[in-house]
Amino acid sequence: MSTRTSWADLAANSAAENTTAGSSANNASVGTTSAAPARSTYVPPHLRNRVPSSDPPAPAYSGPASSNDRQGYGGPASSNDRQGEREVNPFGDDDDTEQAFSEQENTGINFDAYEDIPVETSGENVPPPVNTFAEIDLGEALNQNIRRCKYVKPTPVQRHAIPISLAGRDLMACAQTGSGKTAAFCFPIISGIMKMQGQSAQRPLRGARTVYPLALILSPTRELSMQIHEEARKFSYQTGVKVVVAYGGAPLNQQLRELERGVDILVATPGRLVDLLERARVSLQMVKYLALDEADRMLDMGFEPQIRKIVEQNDMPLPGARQTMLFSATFPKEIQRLASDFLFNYIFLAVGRVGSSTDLIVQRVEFVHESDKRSHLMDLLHAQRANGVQGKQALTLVFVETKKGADSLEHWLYVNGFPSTSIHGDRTQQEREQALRSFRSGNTPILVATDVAARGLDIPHVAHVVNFDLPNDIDDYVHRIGRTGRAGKTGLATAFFNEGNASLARSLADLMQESNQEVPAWLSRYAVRSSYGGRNRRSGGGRFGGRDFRRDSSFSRGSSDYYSGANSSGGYGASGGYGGYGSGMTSAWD
Ligand SMILES: Nc1ncnc2c1ncn2[C@@H]1O[C@H](COP(=O)(O)OP(=O)(O)OP(=O)(O)O)[C@@H](O)[C@H]1O
Repeated sequence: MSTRTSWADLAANSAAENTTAGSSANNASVGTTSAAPARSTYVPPHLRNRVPSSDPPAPAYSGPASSNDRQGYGGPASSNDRQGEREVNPFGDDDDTEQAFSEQENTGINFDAYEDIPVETSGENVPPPVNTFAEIDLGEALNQNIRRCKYVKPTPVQRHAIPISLAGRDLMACAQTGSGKTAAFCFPIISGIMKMQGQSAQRPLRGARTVYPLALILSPTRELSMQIHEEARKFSYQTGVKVVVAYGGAPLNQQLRELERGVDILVATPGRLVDLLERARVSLQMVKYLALDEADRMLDMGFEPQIRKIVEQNDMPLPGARQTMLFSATFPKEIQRLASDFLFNYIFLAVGRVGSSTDLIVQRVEFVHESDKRSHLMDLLHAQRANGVQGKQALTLVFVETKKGADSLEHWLYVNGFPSTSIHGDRTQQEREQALRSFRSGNTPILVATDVAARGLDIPHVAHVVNFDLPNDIDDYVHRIGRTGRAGKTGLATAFFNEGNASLARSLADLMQESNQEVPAWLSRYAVRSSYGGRNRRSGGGRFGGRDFRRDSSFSRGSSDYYSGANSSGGYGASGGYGGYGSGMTSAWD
């Protein structure tokens, strides 16, 4: 079947809609400290010598003096001695006036697209949602940053998750890709740490160089950790809250130096964090907030041992003594069950169907034999070019299964006149970062990627995601296509399907149907023939409702305290759900 014309038109429309999306990241790091701190009142390194801001000064730290100014510090913010070191403005709007960021709203967002999304919460005493940021007491400095980000109103997941977290409750939250989960977990953390400012919470003296973050945000890939760090830095600008990132593949010493300057929120990948814990450079003893982004991925077979090591076998406070937040767009029941070990009396929040894709993404599936894939891709790209959508405003992300496959397809595209780059686990970290920069900027508007780029990355102007090789797991498909159609904008996803993907047929057809997509008759026939096998069961269920695994009657732990009560604000019916889950690693993850 050929969909070239309509496909190209869709990409063109999507590109046009995407022109207002996002802002580029600013990677600058904090400058060096020049003056020595006073000994009598301990001031965290990153707050020494700060230029006074327009915000009211945070209360001075009232804890005891430290004998070693490299240890973790007690309170996050202090107004003392703020000359000299200026916090780099992550917004790049250095005239710093309210006008600079209030003039323009984040108008590209189609909030109506979210209005009728069903929402369900379960758990005890669920705090009610809010409709505006103004209704929530996040603190003036954070509110100002929200305005700088041009976030006019909270997205549905933010409306529900932020009040739940501010009430101190643990949370397992499932919401569609691109729906603003990062801010949903960052805002309560930053706001909570701001409220701790001035409390004399002395951080213990363990090793001279040990630091004691108050919050830990874990994510599965280096690039996603970098992105969360950039976002969190924007949200915490001029709040006195210091965010540091640590991930593998980058020089350890640089990250250690950054940590030594002080850290409130540590964003990390599990491997590098384990390394830092083993070197006793980080202690988790003071952690009040633990957030796992892409939580189902973090708890599947690949990462679970490392996560358990970090959360259960170090000095992190127990569930109940810390606040834990788990976020993802997909949450298989088996993973929910595992995750409950990390949570205390938590609230389950589902915005939309667990594991569903957003209606904002137009999904196409084309039957393409293995040997025809390259020429078919070429046809798509030529059509896209002919419609004038190749270029900065129409980025195309092509997913393949293996690292070798990525290299070879990238080379082939290049030879055939399509500027492209690639990202996968065999490339050096420098190459990976360079590839992403080049793609984001539109210099190479085609990025060939393995699943290392499947989750979380928020790249403006991705108009088209091509599943050159379909993944084995429907949840991976959901995350991959979620690189387009973000924050209310539309996008296009094309998948090449052949006999080799038969086991995915049913879950793919179901997913497309749920998202109001046209399911080709031939795919429906494949779907009838194939049955759900292991990994291809849908994340949480086919119909809305009943996705909190605690509501599953087959779940029994000999205790009634796992589930009590449910609130459904979406008005959808009772349980659906395919139940089981078999997790697995895809070959391309690092
Ligand atoms: N309230 C808001 N108003 C406008 N834009 C927002 C708002 N909240 C978040 N965004 C923007 O929406 C985009 C997607 O947000 P984010 O990356 O947090 O999505 P996500 O739900 O984590 O997606 P994924 O599941 O792919 O990780 C970002 O560009 C972010 O800046």
